[in-house]
Amino acid sequence: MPALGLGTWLADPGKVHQAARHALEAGYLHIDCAAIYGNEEEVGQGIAEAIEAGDITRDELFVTSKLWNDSHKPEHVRPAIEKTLDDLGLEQLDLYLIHWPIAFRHGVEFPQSREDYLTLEEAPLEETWKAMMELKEAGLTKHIGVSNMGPERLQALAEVGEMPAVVQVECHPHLQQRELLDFCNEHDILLTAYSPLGSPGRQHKAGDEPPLLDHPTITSIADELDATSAQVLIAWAMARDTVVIPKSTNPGRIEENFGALDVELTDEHMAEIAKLDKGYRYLDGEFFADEKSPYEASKIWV
Ligand SMILES: NC(=O)C1=CN([C@@H]2O[C@H](COP(=O)(O)OP(=O)(O)OC[C@H]3O[C@@H](n4cnc5c(N)ncnc54)[C@H](OP(=O)(O)O)[C@@H]3O)[C@@H](O)[C@H]2O)C=CC1
Ligand SMILES: O=C1CO[C@H](CO)[C@@H](O)[C@@H]1O
Repeated sequence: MPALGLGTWLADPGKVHQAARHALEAGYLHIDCAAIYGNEEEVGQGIAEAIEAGDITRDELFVTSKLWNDSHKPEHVRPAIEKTLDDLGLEQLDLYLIHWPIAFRHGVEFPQSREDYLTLEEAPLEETWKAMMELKEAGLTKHIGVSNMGPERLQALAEVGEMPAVVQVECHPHLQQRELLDFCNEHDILLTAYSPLGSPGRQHKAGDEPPLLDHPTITSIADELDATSAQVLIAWAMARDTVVIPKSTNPGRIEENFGALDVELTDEHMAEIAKLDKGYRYLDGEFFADEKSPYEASKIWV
């Protein structure tokens, strides 16, 4: 799996087509998508044009997508991947993830009331996982994995079949995910780090915290290496052997982020950044764990 990919959340459909096209021209080999991002058709156009132009072949490219929370019932899993494949214009995904360990009634994008949710007893993750394994057997995706889950859930899924190949979670210097990363290393699972730049669009979640991109430890390492803060954050993720998927629709920043592949951090830099861990989430589960939800935010990532 290529260590650096392009994120596409909040990548406006009007911009993401060119962003995907530009990223593949610039050398990216990996795109992170999801049905809920509402832009897979446009990402697919960018991919098709890049292949057509000879910038990349389908075999060189790694495409991930995610099963949304309203399609956890086994009978909804295959139609969901088929819609994603159709939108992306692909015959097979490289990786398909269960997006959250949370289920909604079919057709609900974002719940408005308690009735829009299904509990984990009503839609057990293990049943969804068995349906994901069938997608792999049917050749609709090469690999399967999960997102927003921790060791307890990974282990429970392994017990009904195979261990997820990948777990995608929020991960950056303020949320270093050491326990999960140790578990992944022990079980041969790849960890993909989302919101690696501290999801600047969600800075309002951080109160008075300075943006991660402006943290003095990060900016001083960037100055020393003649790199940018974003490049240091991306290089840090890759130096830990995690996969990293910064989002941008800006051509200059897409290239800047790709330049992180040439940034090498020293052991001293890694030790300095290690001190920034504070278990801080920009995606705190508020989407699905408010007063109307049967889910508790603290139990999402177990
Ligand atoms: N599995 C899950 O539940 C989740 C998965 N994800 C995935 O991870 C990806 C990345 O996470 P995301 O939360 O989007 O946040 P990121 O940490 O990747 O930050 C993206 C933001 O940073 C800006 N940005 C990008 N590059 C730079 C740069 N070099 N300098 C300054 N600003 C920059 C972007 O703006 P601009 O576009 O204008 O450059 C955008 O506003 C998502 O797009 C999605 O694919 C994210 C959240 C949850
Ligand atoms: O990947 C993600 C970003 O978008 C979604 C909401 O629109 C989140 O739920 C999810 O974690």
